[in-house]
Amino acid sequence: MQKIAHRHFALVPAAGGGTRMGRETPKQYLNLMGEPLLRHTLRVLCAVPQIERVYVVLSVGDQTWNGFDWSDLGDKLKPIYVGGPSRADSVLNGLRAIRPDVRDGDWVLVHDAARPCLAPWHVDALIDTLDDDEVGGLLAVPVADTLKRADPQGRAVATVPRDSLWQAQTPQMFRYMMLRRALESARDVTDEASAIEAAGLRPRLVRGDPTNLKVTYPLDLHLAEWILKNRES
Ligand SMILES: Nc1ccn([C@@H]2O[C@H](COP(=O)(O)OP(=O)(O)OP(=O)(O)O)[C@@H](O)[C@H]2O)c(=O)n1
Ligand SMILES: C[C@](O)(CO)[C@H](O)COP(=O)(O)O
Repeated sequence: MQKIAHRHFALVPAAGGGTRMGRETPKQYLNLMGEPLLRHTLRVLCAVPQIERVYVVLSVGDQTWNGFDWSDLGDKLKPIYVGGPSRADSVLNGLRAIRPDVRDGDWVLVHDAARPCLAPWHVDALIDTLDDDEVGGLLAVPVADTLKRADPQGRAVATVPRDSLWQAQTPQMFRYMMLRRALESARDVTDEASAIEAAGLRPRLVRGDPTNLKVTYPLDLHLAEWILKNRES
């Protein structure tokens, strides 16, 4: 029997307000080594040969995107102005918007705009591991520290076993329709894998590394710069 080739698409939620950064400019547009943080993220995704198109989910009223020239990233890049109030809303709105281009079984790699240190080898590991997987999965890193549960006074009440705990990263790679249905049923989630889990499936954890950090707080921007400057390509 002939195997159906499933294509790969990237969907990049970039419609957040960046409140924890405490800056007026949303973090996707903050300066990182002379260019908007988002450009680092998109450059890597656009250069992955298997990825056919990179959709960037922007806020409905985004007026910043058009102020930059993105043409050097090639014609895979497509902004869509459908961001929602939460990350999950932005992703789901994005999935709905790209429907005309994408088939049910195609892979969608959802990647935070705010993870600018994504490296080509992270994406390769994810795609290579998951391409024949029934469910899909995500990059993640095993928890390295001892974990404490706190009481409201900030005192440790218990040590939580960390043996099987992982920190979720992105990209998270799932088939288009499976992901869309899962998000439509479980809207209050912080990542795609949670929605898939809520649907009773078990996403594969693909080991990444901590350099694929999410820029959340001001210090993270400095860490991201250090990582990019010191990375051997
Ligand atoms: N309504 C939202 C919220 C978040 N995101 C995106 O989801 C990613 C991860 O979210 P997070 O780090 O929480 O970003 P912000 O929501 O911007 O930050 P904060 O929670 O501090 O406001 C980011 O690329 C962000 O732009 C989005 O597209 N739409
Ligand atoms: C999806 C995510 O990057 C996994 O770590 C993360 O959950 C998104 O950030 P948020 O702060 O939870 O919105």
